Amino acid sequence: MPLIEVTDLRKRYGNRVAVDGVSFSVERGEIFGILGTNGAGKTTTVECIEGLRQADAGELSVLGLNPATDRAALTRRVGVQLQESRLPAKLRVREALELFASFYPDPADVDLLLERLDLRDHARSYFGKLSGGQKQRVSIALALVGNPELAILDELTTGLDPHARRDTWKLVEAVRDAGVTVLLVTHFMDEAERLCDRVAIFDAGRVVATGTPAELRATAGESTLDDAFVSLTRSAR
Ligand SMILES: Nc1ncnc2c1ncn2[C@@H]1O[C@H](COP(=O)(O)OP(=O)(O)OP(=O)(O)O)[C@@H](O)[C@H]1O
Repeated sequence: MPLIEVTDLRKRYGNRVAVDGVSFSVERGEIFGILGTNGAGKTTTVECIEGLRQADAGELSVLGLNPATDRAALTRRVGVQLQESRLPAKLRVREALELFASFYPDPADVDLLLERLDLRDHARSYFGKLSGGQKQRVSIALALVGNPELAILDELTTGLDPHARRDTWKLVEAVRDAGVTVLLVTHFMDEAERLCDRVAIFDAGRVVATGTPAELRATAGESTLDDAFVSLTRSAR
């Protein structure tokens, strides 16, 4: 059984159709990428998967649970990368990690996580005083602190320099290799090509293509995922 199964998901905001019959599934142990044009419905879909939003119609199964009704059970097994602004400025990095660790039955080792995300020297720093890249790394650490079965990472490497991006990719691969399934929302084609086992491309509330990066390049007859993305989303308009 897939770890995430989305079937004909639909969501409107007033008259605006945000998600218009989206279906895809994510297998256990893969890094699955969600790519898409701006306003394509990616965030809305992911928020339904997280149980933060109610869909208007469609079926959703995440770890065998229904996010709309089993959110509490799901929250203990899913790690979500928060947007940086959602953490208080006066919280220190280690305090934030320890606080989040306390919410989970079997949390990760906070020191190990600080080490792996190169945050050890900032453990006592206030979150509000960190650079954009450091805040980003804290948000990734918080997504992993509960030892989740599924990690949902949104804009994983936005604001990171090229060294930090590569380190983060290696970390995500190590997380996947340890058995965690990763759902990754990204606008970066190089990131998707390097990291994702499979991706779904969203455009205007629909999934226009699903497959491995190589399959999508072949389907579009393009040599790069960037060109394949442009071609697949243009032809869907
Ligand atoms: N709370 C809301 N109220 C009204 N409309 C919304 C709301 N959230 C999103 N929308 C609209 O729904 C559509 C899909 O938005 P969504 O944020 O899911 O797209 P996205 O693919 O994540 O976009 P982006 O890549 O630009 O972040 C857009 O047209 C957006 O303007």
